[in-house]
Amino acid sequence: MNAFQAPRPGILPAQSIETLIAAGAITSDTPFDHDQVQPASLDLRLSDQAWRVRASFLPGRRKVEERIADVAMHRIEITDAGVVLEKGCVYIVRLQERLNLPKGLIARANPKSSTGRVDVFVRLLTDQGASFDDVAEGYDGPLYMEVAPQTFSILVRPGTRLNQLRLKAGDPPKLETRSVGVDLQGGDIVGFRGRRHAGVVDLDHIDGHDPRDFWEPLTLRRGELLLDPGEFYILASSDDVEIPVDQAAEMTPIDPSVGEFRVHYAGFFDPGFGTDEAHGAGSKGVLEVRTHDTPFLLEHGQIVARLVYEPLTERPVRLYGESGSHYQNQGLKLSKHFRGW
Ligand SMILES: Nc1ccn([C@H]2C[C@H](O)[C@@H](COP(=O)(O)OP(=O)(O)OP(=O)(O)O)O2)c(=O)n1
Repeated sequence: MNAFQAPRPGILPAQSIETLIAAGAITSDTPFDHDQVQPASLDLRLSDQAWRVRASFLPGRRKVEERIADVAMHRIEITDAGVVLEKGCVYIVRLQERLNLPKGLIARANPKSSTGRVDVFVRLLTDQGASFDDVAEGYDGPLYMEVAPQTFSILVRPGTRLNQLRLKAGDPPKLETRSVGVDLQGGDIVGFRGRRHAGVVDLDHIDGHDPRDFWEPLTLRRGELLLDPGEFYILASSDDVEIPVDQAAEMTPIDPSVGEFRVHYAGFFDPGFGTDEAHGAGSKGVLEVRTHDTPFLLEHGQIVARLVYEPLTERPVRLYGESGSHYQNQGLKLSKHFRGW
């Protein structure tokens, strides 16, 4: 495929991603999983090739594997039995998918919501890529991911999905920006703090972990929460979040100059999330929050992030929540790896 024609500038819906796969613009080492194409994104899967590296890097004018040779400490084979990626360490993993992007399309990756909720920092790398997570128009090459677990060590296998790719045609307008405040009055438990020295989170084991082994519940008396530097918190948005069926949104951190705290992971909100049409009315957004240098007193309703809405090129054939989704209708919700509290 040489050039991609879209009805209007925007993020590509599932059916266009399937067209790209059929045309060979997106290929993979192994057949695609039946649920890999999401309403407006493609989940990316780990291959069996990984490296423990000394430090994070951008490839500059070189290929990622050439740079890995400079920083690799150890080559790791990810086996079907699973490999533990340790917290506090940095890894590079080659992904199974590969791109040959036609003209008129760029792509951008971000962590899956489940990855952010277990505090695993991930970023996409491309050969000669000038920045993390962005894929340039016409990119023809492999994809890699930097993985840096922060709070918990994780168990992964070939095929584990930690991030997702959105494809974008043209230069779509930003339709709207909404502030997202934090809910500190929602119920007896207003949030969770990650336990230090907890066990390993098996990222392929849905509902497979007792949340009490990994999280401390937060109960508050005055609608205030003191964030401890270096600790990781899961909180919920004060308002419901609703994404129209022909739009998607990205959650971005607010300007750090208004506070020391920040939402830690750029999150992607699918078309239909929180809508009546997809049986999701009343869904909250989940916020992963940290403060870095100083303790910070967070108040109920305080703005911690913004949601930036963008159009899709057309309505997707399926909406978030119509099948196999874990976070439609959510309130305060840990990642899908944990059973209910
Ligand atoms: N900070 C964030 C980011 C996302 N979401 C919600 C909106 C998304 O539409 C939904 C699912 O996001 P992902 O597809 O990234 O999540 P997963 O792939 O991990 O979950 P699922 O298995 O449900 O697709 O989670 C959220 O509540 N808070």
